[in-house]
Amino acid sequence: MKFYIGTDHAGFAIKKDVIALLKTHGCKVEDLGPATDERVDYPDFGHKVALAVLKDTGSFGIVICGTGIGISLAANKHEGIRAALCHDAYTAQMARAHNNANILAFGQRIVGLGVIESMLDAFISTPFEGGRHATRVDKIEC
Ligand SMILES: O=C[C@H](O)[C@H](O)[C@H](O)COP(=O)(O)O
Repeated sequence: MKFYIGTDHAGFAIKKDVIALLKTHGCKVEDLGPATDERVDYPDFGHKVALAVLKDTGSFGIVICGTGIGISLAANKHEGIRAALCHDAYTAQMARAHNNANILAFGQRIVGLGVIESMLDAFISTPFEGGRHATRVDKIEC
């Protein structure tokens, strides 16, 4: 799997650990910034990741800010992006199984590395179930 990752300053510190975890799963990772923990605006990086995922068919994204809220809101402005704000392994699993999420979002100020690891495991290993869920996912776009 290929992942694009972006954060704001409030998601920056955990990014290196997330990249390392993704690599242990054999995933390719492209870091879309920022390069330092200097204060930045989360929409800039939510949009960057969304555009990269849309351009690279079959790829996925990870977006992290303080809560995961703002950066996922920005990513979800793009048609074809389903950024799921997750808080645990179950929400990450369902985000893939039922919602066919192509971006995983979370908050560095909300979840610790253990929970993040379990969310990544779930997100990576869970396929979209399709069927009735595909009908509903299709209805998300308006
Ligand atoms: O949804 C927004 C995010 O949680 C941001 O990371 C947060 O608003 C940043 O706040 P501050 O500029 O106070 O670090």
